[in-house]
Amino acid sequence: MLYKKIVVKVGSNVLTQADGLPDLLRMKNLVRQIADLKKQHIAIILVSSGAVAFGRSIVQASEKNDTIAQRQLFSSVGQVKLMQKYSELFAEQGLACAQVLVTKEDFRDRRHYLNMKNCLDTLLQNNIVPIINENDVISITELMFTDNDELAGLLTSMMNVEALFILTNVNGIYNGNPKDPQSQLIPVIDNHILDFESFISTEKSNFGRGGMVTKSNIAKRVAKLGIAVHIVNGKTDFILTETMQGKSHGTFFKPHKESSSIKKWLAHADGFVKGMVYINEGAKQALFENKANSLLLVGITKIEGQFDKGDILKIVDEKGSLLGLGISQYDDEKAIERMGWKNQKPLIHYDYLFLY
Ligand SMILES: Nc1ncnc2c1ncn2[C@@H]1O[C@H](COP(=O)(O)OP(=O)(O)O)[C@@H](O)[C@H]1O
Ligand SMILES: N[C@@H](CCC(=O)OP(=O)(O)O)C(=O)O
Repeated sequence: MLYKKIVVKVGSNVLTQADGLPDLLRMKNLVRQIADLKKQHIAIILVSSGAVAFGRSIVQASEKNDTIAQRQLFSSVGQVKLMQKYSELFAEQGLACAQVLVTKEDFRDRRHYLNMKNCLDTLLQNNIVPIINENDVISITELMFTDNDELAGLLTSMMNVEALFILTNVNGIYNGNPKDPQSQLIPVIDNHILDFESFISTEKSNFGRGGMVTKSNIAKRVAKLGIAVHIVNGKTDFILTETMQGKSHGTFFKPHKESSSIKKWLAHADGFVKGMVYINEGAKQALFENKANSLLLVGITKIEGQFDKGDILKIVDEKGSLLGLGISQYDDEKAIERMGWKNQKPLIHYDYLFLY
């Protein structure tokens, strides 16, 4: 087996048929694959979408309900059905599963984050399959994840797994529209393939939320932290077990050098930024050299926002392009006062810096 500990994310479209009804045979095959891997002592965390799609197959929303209310209605009804099915299917395999519903807020501070990590570790230690979904009922507008691919990326970084499997309804990332017969699958993405994003359109499938754009952004970020990512077709029987056995399927994002757990957390902390620092060209070059450089006050040209020591800052270049995130060693007043000064403690120490 390629890995000992993995996160598997299943998209809504994998679990539903073209007519929108739950695809129970697909779920059965997925659960069977997870059970087979568990028998071989692989730790698995499942991130499953499908609540809204399942809910839609059970109830109809009143015309009075706006989009948010409809999502709340469908997800709250559908989540029960989704979990009922998972629970039955895992029981047939002699396994128990657990429901963990999370919101973006649960990843906000490091203590909260560690509490969630401990809960998932406990489930894994007890041989239970954690099934995670966003708590759609209370996650609204800016509190929402872009989609479950973002949530899966966060959990992947948090749980020290070796790989993330994104199961979707296409074979992987194509160098064009996947429906176009001329398009070809990109089997491997590493440092040398930089422009693959130009192929990705914002098109998504019937029930998908973020499409391939979030999948590839998340995959890139996760691979940068030293974790492998496989985007494969979840509609194909035994795709997970076969890929785990080393068979080549889908698009594989080659992992870079492994990062520390604090950097893994920072990589996904963009929702919790308190301030923004603009850096000059020299500082940008220093950060992106292959050395472990901290961000010094001498290279900073502008600071925005109110923040305390320990808060997360967004680092941008002079044009405002996002470069990374880091934890500040100063509050905003001190940082502004010493901006441009030499021989000071760094604004962001390398150990608390994540560059995109
Ligand atoms: N270059 C590309 N290669 C593959 N799929 C793409 C590409 N560009 C856009 N897509 C779209 O992304 C969709 C998968 O994302 P999404 O609909 O969110 O699925 P899921 O429900 O699995 O999260 C595909 O069905 C396809 O329509
Ligand atoms: N929490 C939602 C998932 C929405 C979502 O991200 O869907 P998808 O793009 O299919 O993974 C649900 O369960 O319906």
